[in-house]
Formats: sequence, structure tokens, C-alpha cells
Amino acid sequence: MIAVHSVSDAFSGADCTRLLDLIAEAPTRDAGLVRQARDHNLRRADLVWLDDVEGSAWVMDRMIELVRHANREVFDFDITDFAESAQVARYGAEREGHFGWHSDIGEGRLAERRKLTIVVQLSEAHAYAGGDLEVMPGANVVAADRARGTATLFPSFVLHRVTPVTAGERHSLTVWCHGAPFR
Ligand SMILES: O=C(O)CCC(=O)C(=O)O
Ligand SMILES: [Fe+2]
Repeated sequence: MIAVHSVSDAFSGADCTRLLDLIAEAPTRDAGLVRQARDHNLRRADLVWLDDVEGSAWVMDRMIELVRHANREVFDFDITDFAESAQVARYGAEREGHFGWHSDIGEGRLAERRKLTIVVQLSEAHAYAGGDLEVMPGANVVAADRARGTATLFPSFVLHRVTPVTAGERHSLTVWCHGAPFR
């Protein structure tokens, strides 16, 4: 089923703060830890992979529970694993952080097996202007709920984007679920 599914309060405000604090403490000078997206026209964001962040295992535990429910109730996809690290992205107004229209299913051993994408809003909605996550499950564009702690789930093949941040900064958590290719 092609759907955009929203779960409010997937994370509490305290959870969001705890995760952002972990990221802030991470040794960002380690070149392997904070990576820049390569094509700056498509994407401008700073990325941290949670696999590199000590003490963040609880985040994936929560995501697994969330997906278990959502997949049973809404998607019913064949999901077998979480083959990639979760990612925290920061989109800042200083360079109009954004991510153009794209599908998460791409070339590559892992990206081609993506089935479900989950994005959690880690910032307060009023902490930034622009920075809307927009999803296009059909002819219409659906704007994700900006409320902090809300999780937005959609099939990974569905086009989506993050509009440029024009003030403040937006943090998001993205997790992918994997399985046999769609057929
Ligand atoms: O930050 C977001 O809201 C979306 C991130 C995204 O689309 C991705 O990492 O593929
Ligand atoms: Fe994406």
C-alpha cells in the first residue's frame, strides 16, 4: 500500500534532546563521523551516522518497535533487517540546507534493498523556517507534520524532499528498513 503514515510522539521531547546531546558530544573532528553529502545541489546537510555514536543503541530499539507496529497496521511489507546505520541530519540556514526530490531506493547493495523510510523530527517546529519534509505518494504533495518527535513513514521508493531552511536549523533522524526487492 502506498501511504504516508504519521506517528505523533514517537519520541518525547526529552528523547529528542537526549539524541541531539549525544550527537553534539560525538567527536566531530573525526573525519569518519560527520560526513558531507557530495552533490551539494541535491543535498546540503551535515550527517552523523548513529553506528559511530556510543550510547545510541536505544534509538534503534525504539525504531524497531515503531516499525513493527506500523508495518503490521499499514504497510505489510516483507521487511527482514535494518542493514544501514541510522542517520541524523542537520540542515542549517547558513547555507540553505535542503534535500531535493529523490527516492531512497538507489544503486548499491544496501540502497537497492530499502523498503521503508522513517524520518523523525528532532527539532521544535518553530526553531526553523522552511525545512519542510514533503512526500509525494501520488499526484499530491503531502507535508510531514513538523511537530517535534513525530515520525513520518513511507515506502522508500516514494519521492520526497526537504525544502531549503531559511532561518534556524532543523535536525532529523532517518532510518531505513530493508528486505527483498519489491516485486
Ligand atoms: O531529513 C529528512 O527529513 C529527510 C532525509 C532523507 O530524505 C534521506 O536521508 O534520504
Ligand atoms: Fe530520502
